[in-house]
Amino acid sequence: MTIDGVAASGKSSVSSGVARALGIPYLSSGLLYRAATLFALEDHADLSDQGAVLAALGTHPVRLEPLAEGNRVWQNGRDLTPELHSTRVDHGVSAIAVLPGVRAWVNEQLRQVPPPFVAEGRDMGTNVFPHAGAKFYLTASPRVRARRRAQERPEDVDAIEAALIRRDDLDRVQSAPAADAVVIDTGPLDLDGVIGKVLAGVQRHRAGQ
Ligand SMILES: Nc1ncnc2c1ncn2[C@@H]1O[C@H](COP(=O)(O)OP(=O)(O)OP(=O)(O)O)[C@@H](O)[C@H]1O
Ligand SMILES: Nc1ccn([C@@H]2O[C@H](COP(=O)(O)O)[C@@H](O)[C@H]2O)c(=O)n1
Repeated sequence: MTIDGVAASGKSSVSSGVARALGIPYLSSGLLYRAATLFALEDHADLSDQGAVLAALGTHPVRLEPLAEGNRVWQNGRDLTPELHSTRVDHGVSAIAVLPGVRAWVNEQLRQVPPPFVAEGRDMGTNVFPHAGAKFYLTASPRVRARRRAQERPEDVDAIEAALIRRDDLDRVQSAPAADAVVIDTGPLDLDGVIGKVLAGVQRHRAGQ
């Protein structure tokens, strides 16, 4: 199954809850784009230069650890995960994500994972796993998402909201919902409410309704 959606709409929190309920892993595609961005920044690569970015990726083998309680990304013995949600990675990641070679690098790693799993990101239901059984797409207004994120980071809500709107805009091409996705506005729902809706959708899908 796939869970796509806009930035900070709850994809990883919801995927983790759903994965735990179903006893399967989830895959965070966004973490791999973030790892690619971190490597490019550390190598001082021009983020719009695909050759330079792919050269940086070639020297940094990574492994996505798809734990249901939260994915981690490893570079040999180094756990990159705590560095992947920094403001500098947030700021650069959309530039990296438009590069076709980087998208192929991410997708190849995702497609090596044996199913079943919950795959979350932007284009899981459209491009990467178009034949997935059940598909969901999470939305919420930029203000709601910024307020939620402000509880995780010592930043001003207005600044977070502006950055989310910018990232949504830069990610627009790969972020269209699949035609067969169930769209969920998470604004009026708490986390358990969204997880419950997704699990109910999975049940309906399994029952063929
Ligand atoms: N329905 C909800 N109600 C309240 N808080 C929520 C809800 N969904 C998610 N959150 C909170 O919003 C924040 C963002 O959620 P999360 O990190 O899962 O989003 P994301 O879509 O994976 O983000 P990103 O696109 O930046 O990787 C987290 O603090 C999470 O706990
Ligand atoms: N399927 C995807 C997933 C992510 N991206 C890009 O990565 C950025 C970070 O993703 P989060 O899920 O952690 O927000 C996102 O802003 C996109 O630029 C993508 O292109 N496709």
